Amino acid sequence: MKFLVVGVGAVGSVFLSFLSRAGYKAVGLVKPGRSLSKIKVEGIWGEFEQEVITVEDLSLVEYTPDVIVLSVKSYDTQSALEGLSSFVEKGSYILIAQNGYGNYEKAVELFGDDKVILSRIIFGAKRTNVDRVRITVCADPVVIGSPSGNIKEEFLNTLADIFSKAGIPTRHDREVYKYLWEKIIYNCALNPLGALFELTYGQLVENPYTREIINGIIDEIFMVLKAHRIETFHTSSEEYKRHFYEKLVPPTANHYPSMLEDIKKGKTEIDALNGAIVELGKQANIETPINSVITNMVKGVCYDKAFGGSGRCFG
Ligand SMILES: NC(=O)C1=CN([C@@H]2O[C@H](COP(=O)(O)OP(=O)(O)OC[C@H]3O[C@@H](n4cnc5c(N)ncnc54)[C@H](OP(=O)(O)O)[C@@H]3O)[C@@H](O)[C@H]2O)C=CC1
Ligand SMILES: CC(C)(CO)C(=O)C(=O)O
Repeated sequence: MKFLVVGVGAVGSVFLSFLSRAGYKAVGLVKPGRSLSKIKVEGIWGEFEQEVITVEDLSLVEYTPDVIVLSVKSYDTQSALEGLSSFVEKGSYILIAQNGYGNYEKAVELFGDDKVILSRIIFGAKRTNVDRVRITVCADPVVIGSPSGNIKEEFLNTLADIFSKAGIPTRHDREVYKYLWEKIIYNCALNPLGALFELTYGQLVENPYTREIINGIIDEIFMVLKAHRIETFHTSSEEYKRHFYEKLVPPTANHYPSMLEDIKKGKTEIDALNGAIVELGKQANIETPINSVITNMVKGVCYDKAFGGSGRCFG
């Protein structure tokens, strides 16, 4: 199987380095001037240095990839997808390797649900240098699947097996969207607050005031999901909160959200997280005041940064 990784940042570096080490044809698409010849991997899945191939333009990819791993931030999804249609027309699948709501929808709108594989990634990867990535945590294997059922299960099982044998624990599950939504709720509850307060996930839930905000975020999300008939593995906000506090937060309690680094650069995926909840709420005439305030606070910090501010909420 042949791969193209679009976006060789933290997550993309993991896929490119592990697939290259396993001997698969894999090329990374990077922005101009950002080419790499090797990636140093550190962290919980071992340490190794892997030679990699990157290109700065899609025209330099000399084969049709079977799978294109899309691992850009959500705010770059649309522009990254637009260059991929010639590959998809020749048979490539797109694998959405991102957080948040809307990335899969954008890809399906462009290419159809028989060409887009969805994933839920809940390992943590941090770029410690342009050619170095540290895998910091893994709360569960990667889950991949086709929400529509329009991609052959045999292919998805083979792909999951390739990733697992390459060193990225992965399994196929048709319920992949439920897994992604469970993560979307988790990211909505933690990432913006962790970024605005510069606190870890564990500190946020120990603090009674931020914990109350977290509870309100989750309550609003479940009202919106119910209105849109979007299912998760939990039928109520209260049931999800028990799972969240008991199972999801502890393995990542010392984690700062990737959103913290983003807002210092004046960038954010908030529109694929709490902002998406606000938009879905508006479509269903549901008020989401807490998610709205959180979204505007993050955007306010990014706006400030864009105009010379500190990119920090508290100066
Ligand atoms: N990091 C993590 O631990 C986890 C991340 N995720 C999710 O995975 C996704 C990727 O995150 P992450 O890897 O951390 O993000 P990064 O910012 O580290 O990596 C994205 C990379 O893609 C590059 N890029 C953007 N647009 C293009 C393009 N059109 N062509 C080529 N390269 C491009 C970016 O360049 P530039 O920086 O110059 O814009 C950047 O180097 C996000 O949705 C994130 O939320 C999910 C689970 C864990
Ligand atoms: C905690 C972690 C790394 C797990 O995926 C996460 O959700 C994120 O920062 O995107």
